[in-house]
Amino acid sequence: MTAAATPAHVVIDGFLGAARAGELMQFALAHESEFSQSRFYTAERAARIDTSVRDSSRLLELGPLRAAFAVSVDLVLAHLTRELNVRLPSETKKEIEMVRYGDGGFFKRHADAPPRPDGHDSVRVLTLVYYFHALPQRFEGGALRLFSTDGFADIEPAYDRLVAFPSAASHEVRPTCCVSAFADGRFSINCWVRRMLVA
Ligand SMILES: O=C(O)CCC(=O)C(=O)O
Ligand SMILES: [Fe+2]
Repeated sequence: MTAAATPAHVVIDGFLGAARAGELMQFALAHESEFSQSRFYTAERAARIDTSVRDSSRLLELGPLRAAFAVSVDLVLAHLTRELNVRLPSETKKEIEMVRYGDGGFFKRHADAPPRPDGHDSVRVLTLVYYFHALPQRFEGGALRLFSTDGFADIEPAYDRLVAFPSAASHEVRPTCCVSAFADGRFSINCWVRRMLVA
């Protein structure tokens, strides 16, 4: 493996701006007790918690911030699909969650989209990850590593940064180190744009 090859991805810095990044952070802090251990899906699409594969926590209920985030995504979606050479039908669904990686948090190499239809009515096509955290930053590591056939690229989880890549692409979250306080973690919003399957 070399770091020379760059898998397809798009980075947008300053995606929401400091005011909205701060709002997300406030929301995370106000809902700390509602975060629960993240799951991941096995090849059989069983939702599983296994902290040797993925160690992070998630918040599914984002109140009004969910719709606001979806609107911001819609503003850049055409740009992202063009840059990534991904085709989306007019009807799509968005799956959105907030995630926190604490000290030692990581997510081992995986792809977000299953290689074949799996009984769901839609499939993940595009993965978008938006990064934010408390200021000043008190965690280290936590890079997103995107793999291609002959290498990888590491994307830093920089403040107010959006990264987008095809959901079928192989990737991982490198280990995060931070002091133990909840507020000191690596925070993100995951947004998957899903394509409906025709019955
Ligand atoms: O947080 C990231 O950088 C990526 C997260 C991820 O791969 C996932 O939740 O499926
Ligand atoms: Fe992922």
